[in-house]
Amino acid sequence: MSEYWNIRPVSKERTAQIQHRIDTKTKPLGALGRMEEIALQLALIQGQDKITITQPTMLVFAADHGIAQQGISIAPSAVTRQMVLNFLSGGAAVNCFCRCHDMALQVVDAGMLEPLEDARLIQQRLGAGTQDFSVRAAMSLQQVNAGLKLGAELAHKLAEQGCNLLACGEMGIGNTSSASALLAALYQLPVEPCVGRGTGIDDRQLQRKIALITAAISRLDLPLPPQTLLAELGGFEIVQITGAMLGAAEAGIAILVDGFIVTAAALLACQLAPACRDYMIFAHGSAEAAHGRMLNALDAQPLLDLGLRLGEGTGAALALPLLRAACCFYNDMASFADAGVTV
Ligand SMILES: O=C(O)c1ccc[n+]([C@@H]2O[C@H](COP(=O)([O-])O)[C@@H](O)[C@H]2O)c1
Ligand SMILES: Cc1cc2nc[nH]c2cc1C
Repeated sequence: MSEYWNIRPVSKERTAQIQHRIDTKTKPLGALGRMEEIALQLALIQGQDKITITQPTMLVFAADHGIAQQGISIAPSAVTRQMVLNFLSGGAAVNCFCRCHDMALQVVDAGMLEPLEDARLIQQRLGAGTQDFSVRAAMSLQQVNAGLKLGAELAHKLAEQGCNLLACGEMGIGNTSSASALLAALYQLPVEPCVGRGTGIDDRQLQRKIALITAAISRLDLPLPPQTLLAELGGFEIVQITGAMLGAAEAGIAILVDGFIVTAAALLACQLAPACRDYMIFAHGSAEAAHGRMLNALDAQPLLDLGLRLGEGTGAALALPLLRAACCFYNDMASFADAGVTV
């Protein structure tokens, strides 16, 4: 299926030239640390003399999860819809950070329990919430393929409109269970270290969450292909985020990856098309326990470590100024020759 995604690996041909430009700026070698890595990655992705962030966009995908009926979150599924209304009226954390950092925000119904009539909401419903994956497949392969396509089409549309940085966020009560299950199943890891407290569940709920994910994984004959893992254990928002990342990479634009759930989608996107990894910048390390394992699997070092565990895309929105600053120094900072500085 990876050949289905038309993703060009980012050419590394100009690496030495770009690194030389960074190294000859008025600073000790390497002194801008991780900012230098971001500039190099953006310069390789964009392939232009000047690097820019244009029309950065946050897509928040919302969906409901059958597993949420099992009491593995602090909140009921009804909160997914309530928070979507909050996003639409501009009152959630991700709205504040996007406004603060001049980032466009769009909300997608990827499959909440009930439809919501609102012209501002992008309607891409794959169903009315997933099935409870502890007892049966969360969705069908047809739903997975439809969701990947819808996510990818949205990313292509944004890129055509001039967006060159896509961030994805999510809202879905129960979706840390899905993300943990995907991590454990993909790498055939013991379940317990892949599971955390999500919205902040207590010890009893955590044990239940571990047992339910263990039951789900014991239904499966691993290893399984990524689409099948998504069908068995995924969520409608996770599937569409995976598709959106693949679409962004096809369009050749940078992807800013948020926390635990979005990183699970990133893992699946890289399984479906490894070249997708070249386009990904990791915004932050989530306080959700197993996020570090996902980041290690992707060989990724996140930019921020703020103890966030909210999702919505908040970490990605917070990291955007660092990307803009990387463009500024790469484009505008004087070289030793320009400034007559001799070291
Ligand atoms: O992105 C993260 O790192 C993250 C970590 C913990 C929780 N969340 C958010 O919390 C919700 C899922 O938590 P839970 O406990 O319901 O599985 C979902 O709406 C996510 O946006 C998000
Ligand atoms: C209130 C609330 C807000 C959220 N935002 C993302 N996930 C969330 C989960 C809850 C419970």
